[in-house]
Amino acid sequence: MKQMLSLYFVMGSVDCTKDPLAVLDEAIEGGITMFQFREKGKGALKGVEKYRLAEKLLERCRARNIPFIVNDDVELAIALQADGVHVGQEDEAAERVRDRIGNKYLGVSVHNLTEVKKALAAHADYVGLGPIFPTVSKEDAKQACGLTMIKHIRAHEKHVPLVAIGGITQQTAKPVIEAGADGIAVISAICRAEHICEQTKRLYEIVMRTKQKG
Ligand SMILES: C=C1C=NC(C(F)(F)F)=NC1=N
Ligand SMILES: [Mg+2]
Repeated sequence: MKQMLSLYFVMGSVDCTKDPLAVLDEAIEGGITMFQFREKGKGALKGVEKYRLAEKLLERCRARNIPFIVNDDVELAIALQADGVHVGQEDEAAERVRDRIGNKYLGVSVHNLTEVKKALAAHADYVGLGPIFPTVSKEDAKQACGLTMIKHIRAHEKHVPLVAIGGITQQTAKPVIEAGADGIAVISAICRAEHICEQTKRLYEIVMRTKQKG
């Protein structure tokens, strides 16, 4: 699980300035280790259109053995036979989701140590901690919690697979891993890059080198 979390690309059509399939292809080329389909916000696709896009993105991931996670929409994840689901504190309770998805991956969004413990009690496979820095990708994001929260949680839960999210860029990836995250989850850092494949490679290199240093 910790390996998979290294470079976790989160994306929906709303985040892309060009064809989401092309964006994903380049990101996969650049070395992402996990993908989350997060179709949310103003202008997000719904129903059949959402399903069709998810199917195509899933195919891309399957072809390259990249785990495909669906954000929020448990029905969609089950219908697609996705590799897992990611839910927030305000989504369906993680215990319920775990019952419905069996041993697929279950990720839970957390903002503090209490929520980490709750997620572990619900048998989550990993937690997404954030926003670490102010984010442009989520309208209702909470206050940024900074590197301190990563250190605090890691000090109390040494082994929990933890990916950090929220405003993480090439400049801040290293300190985030050094603070104790097993990986970084990014939206804009990849979606808004001029050259998506090169930018993804850069992020991958930074994360993997920093993780090796231990
Ligand atoms: C709100 C979120 C928090 N964390 C994550 C991830 F980093 F991928 F685990 N994804 C989300 N959609
Ligand atoms: Mg959610």
